[in-house]
Formats: sequence, structure tokens, C-alpha cells
Amino acid sequence: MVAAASYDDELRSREALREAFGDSSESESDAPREVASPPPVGGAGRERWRWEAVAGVRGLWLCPDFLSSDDQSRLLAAIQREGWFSDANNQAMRFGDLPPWAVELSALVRECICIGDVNVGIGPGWTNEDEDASPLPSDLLWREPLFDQLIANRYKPGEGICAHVDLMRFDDGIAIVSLESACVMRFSRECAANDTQKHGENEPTDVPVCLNPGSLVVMSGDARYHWKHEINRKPGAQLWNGRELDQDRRTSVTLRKMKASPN
Ligand SMILES: O=C(O)CCC(=O)C(=O)O
Ligand SMILES: [Fe+2]
Repeated sequence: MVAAASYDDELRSREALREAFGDSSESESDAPREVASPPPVGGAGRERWRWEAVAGVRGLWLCPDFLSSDDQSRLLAAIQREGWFSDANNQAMRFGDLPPWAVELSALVRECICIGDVNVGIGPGWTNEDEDASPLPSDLLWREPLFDQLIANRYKPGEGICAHVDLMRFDDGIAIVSLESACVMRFSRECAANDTQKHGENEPTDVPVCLNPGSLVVMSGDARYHWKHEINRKPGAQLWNGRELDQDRRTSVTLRKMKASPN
């Protein structure tokens, strides 16, 4: 009954796409989309996608309003339907073929990088050379697939993740979408004993970034390889603009690409 199973899968996939991201993904036709048709995913409004280069951490970019609140709800519902999380399980990983909603999310990340406004005008250390800067270098942006691995993490209030650099078996170019609750993610420079990188005295070694629900963070190069990231949600640790963030449950989706295995 392979055919019946795959038909069911197909129906389920379409349903998942529709529920996750609206009607746009229903059509699998190759016909070009009408320019005048309404945008299938609102985001903060695609026209308003804006990227901020995080000052001090090369290769770290934040799009604060990647998903509208409706899109966040739909994405969360799609994750919920996977049935991954329970009291005993707060993390799920998928390799290879990602669920349809994650394929759609990956496409949206690429689109956001392509058409979002880029702001490199903040912070020291930016020169004219950076004017063409993009949240992802084009060799990463146009690889296929853009991502083939996902981790969904669910954090209760008080829970976070220790400082780490993502494993080397993952390629460069990592995206994190935040849902439900804001948090401060702290980036700290990795100081390996054999670190030959030259750092200016005034360069920061510790950079907090506020990840609001619906935000998207992209890291590549230095940010991915030479900075650790962590979320400390112990009482008193989630300070932003002098105030402690309210903690609630937080869900995140991290998208990565496996490195080709050496043969
Ligand atoms: O939950 C997050 O925002 C980050 C997760 C993360 O860094 C990881 O899974 O490697
Ligand atoms: Fe990580």
C-alpha cells in the first residue's frame, strides 16, 4: 500500500503547509506567481523586513520582525502537531527531509535575506566595504538545500542552553527562529588556546542580543565559528535595557545544513 501511504503523506503535507503558512503553498504549479497577488505570509509585512548587523559580532544578523503574530501561531501549531514535546522531552531533531512547514520556513528565511532591508550603519567597525553586506554570503544562501537539519527546542521558564559553538558536523550558516517568549541570547568570544585571531582592545567579548518572538537570527563565519552562544534564564539573568524580561515558555527552531561527510 505504498501508493496509498504516499497519497496520505501528500495530503498531510499540503494540509501542514496550508495550516502553517496560509494558502500560498497549495499550488504546486510552476506558473509564476502573479505580482499583484497578496503576499502569502505576512511577516511583519514582507516590505518591512529589516536586518540589523549585530555590532561587534561579524556574521551575526537579526531580523526582529520576521514572522507576524499570525504566522508565529501557525508555525507553533505546526510544531505542536508534530507531537514532539512532552514533560519528558523538550527537544526534537530532524535530518534530511524536513517537515513541509520547515521547508516552507527555510524558503522564507532565504526570501527574507534576499529582499529584507539591510542596516549596517550601527556600531563601530563597519566600513564602506560592508555596504554590500548580506546576512548570509551568497555561496551559503544559494546552496541546495539551504537547510537539511532542524532542532526544535522548548524551554520552560528558567531553562536555557549553556554556552556552546554548534558542532562542526554542521556547515556554516545557521538560522534560529524564536517563538512564544523573548529571551536574551549572549554571544561570547571563543578563546581557544591556539586562537590566532587578532582582536582589538576595544572590541567587545560579550554581546547580548534580544530575541523577541517572531525574530530570526542568522549566523555565519565568525559568529558561527568563533563566538559561543548561550541563553541563561536563571532568575536575574535575563536583563534587557535594565529590566528583567518576563519569562514564559519559549520554543525555537534552529535550521542548519549537515556538512558533506568525508568519504
Ligand atoms: O534555542 C535557541 O534559540 C538556540 C538553540 C541552539 O543554540 C542550539 O540548539 O544549538
Ligand atoms: Fe546553538
